[in-house]
Amino acid sequence: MLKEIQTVQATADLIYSEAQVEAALDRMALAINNELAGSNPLVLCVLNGGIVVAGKLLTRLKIPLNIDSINASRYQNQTSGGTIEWVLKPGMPLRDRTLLIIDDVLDEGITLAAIKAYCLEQGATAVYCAVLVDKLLDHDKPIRADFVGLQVENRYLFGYGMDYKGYLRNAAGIYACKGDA
Ligand SMILES: O=P(O)(O)OC[C@H]1O[C@H](OP(=O)(O)OP(=O)(O)O)[C@H](O)[C@@H]1O
Ligand code: HPA
Repeated sequence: MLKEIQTVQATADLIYSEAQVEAALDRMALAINNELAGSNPLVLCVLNGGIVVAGKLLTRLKIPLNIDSINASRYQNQTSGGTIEWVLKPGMPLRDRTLLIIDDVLDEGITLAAIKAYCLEQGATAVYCAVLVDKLLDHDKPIRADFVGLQVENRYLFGYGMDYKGYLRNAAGIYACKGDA
C-alpha cells in the first residue's frame, strides 16, 4: 500500500499551492466572520476530511463559537462514493442553533446534503456550509455551499484533508491524481 501511495504522490499534479490555499482560507474566513457575526454558531467539523480545513479556518474566525464534529463517510477510503455510513453524530444539541458545517470537498454533494438534512431535522435554525473545494461537475448538485475556497476540475484530489485511500490528507497543497482527468 505504501508503495502505491508514494507513486500517487510522486506523479500527482499540483493544482493549488500551499500559498494559494492559505489565501483562499483567508478569504473564506473574512466572509464567515462577516456573515455569522452575532449568530453564536456551532461549528461542525465533518470528519475526517474536514479536519485540516476546520483547524485552519477556526483560528481565523474572530467570533464567539462552539465546536463539535460529525462523521458521515461515503467513500470509506475508496476513490468513488457509495452509501453514507453515519459514524458519529454531534454530542452538542443542534436545536435552535446556527450551524456552520466545514468540509474539505463538495463533490457530488450527497454527503453535505445528507448532513444538512440531518441538522435541520434536529432543529437547527440555520445551516451554513463551508467547503475548501467545490468540484466542477457537468451536472447539478443537491446542495450548494455558502462559503467556497476554490473551484477545481473534476479529478480525484488529495491534500488539505482530502485523502487518497486514507493517506495524503496531510499534503500541503491540493493535488490531482495522475491519469484522472
Ligand atoms: O460530495 P460527495 O460526493 O458526497 O463527497 C464529499 C465527501 O467525501 C469525503 O468524505 P469521505 O466519505 O471520503 O470520508 P472522509 O471524510 O473520512 O474522507 C469528503 O470529506 C466529503 O465529506
Ligand atoms: O476528490 C476527492 N478526493 C478525496 N476525497 C473525496 N471525496 C469526494 N471527492 C474526493
